[in-house]
Amino acid sequence: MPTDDVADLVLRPGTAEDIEEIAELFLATRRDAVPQMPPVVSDDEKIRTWFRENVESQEYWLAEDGDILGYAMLDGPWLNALYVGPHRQGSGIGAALLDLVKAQRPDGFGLWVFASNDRARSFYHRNGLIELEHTDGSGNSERSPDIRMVWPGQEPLAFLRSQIDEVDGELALLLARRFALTTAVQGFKENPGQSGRDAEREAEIVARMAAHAPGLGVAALSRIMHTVIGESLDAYERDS
Ligand SMILES: C=C(O[C@@H]1C=C(C(=O)O)C=C[C@H]1O)C(=O)O
Repeated sequence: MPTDDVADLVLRPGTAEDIEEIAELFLATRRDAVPQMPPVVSDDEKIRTWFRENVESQEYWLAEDGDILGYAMLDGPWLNALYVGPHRQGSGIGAALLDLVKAQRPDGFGLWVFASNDRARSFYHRNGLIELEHTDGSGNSERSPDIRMVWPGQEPLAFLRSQIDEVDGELALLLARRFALTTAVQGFKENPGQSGRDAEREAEIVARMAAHAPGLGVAALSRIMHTVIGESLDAYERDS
C-alpha cells in the first residue's frame, strides 16, 4: 500500500525473511542516535540473535522503497519499537508508520521513550501521544530515565479511565498492605496509635517517596501520606 505523504514509500507487514535487515537497521539507527539515546547495552551479535529468536512473537510493519527504511514492532498493546534509518529521518516515514500503527490499534497503545530523546518525544507529542509516567530508568537495561507515552485511541476518555481503573486496583491492594503494616508496627511501640505519631519518621518516608517520584512533589506527597497514615492509625484504634 503506497502512502500519499511520501512518494514511492510502501508499507507492508514484515516477515521472517526481513529480520536480518531489520536487525541491521536497528543497530545502525541506535549507533547514530547516541547521545539522544543511550548506547545499546548488548553487543551486536546478541542483538541479531534476539531478533532471530523473537521474530515469531512480534508483529512487524515495514516502510520500504526497495530497501527497508524503517519499521514498527508491535506486541499486544505496546509499540515496542519504531525506527527510521539515520539517512531517512525527517521525511515523513515515521509519521506514516505511526499512522499505520494507530490503524492497527484503534483502541490505543503505549510505548517507552528515553527521556533524553527530545526528538522522538516531540514527534510523538505532535502526533497525539501523551506522556503518562516518568521513571528513573531502573526498569530498563540501559538504566536511563524513560517515559511511558500512550496514544489514547479513538475513545480517549474510555482508554484513560480504564488505565485509571487498573492503577486503582493496584493502589487499593498496596494501601491495604500498608494499612496492615502500620497496624503491625503499633504492637511494638511504647506509645501506639495517634498519640505516638512520629513526624520525623513520616517526613523521612515522604522525602524517600518524593525522590522516587519527583513529579509528585514533597508538598502533595506530604498531604497524601498524612491522610493515609492518619486513616491507618484510626483503623488501628477502632479495631484494637
Ligand atoms: C508505623 C508507625 O507509626 C506511625 C505510622 C507511620 C506509617 O504508617 O508509616 C509512621 C510513623 C508513625 O506516625 C511507625 O512509627 O513506624
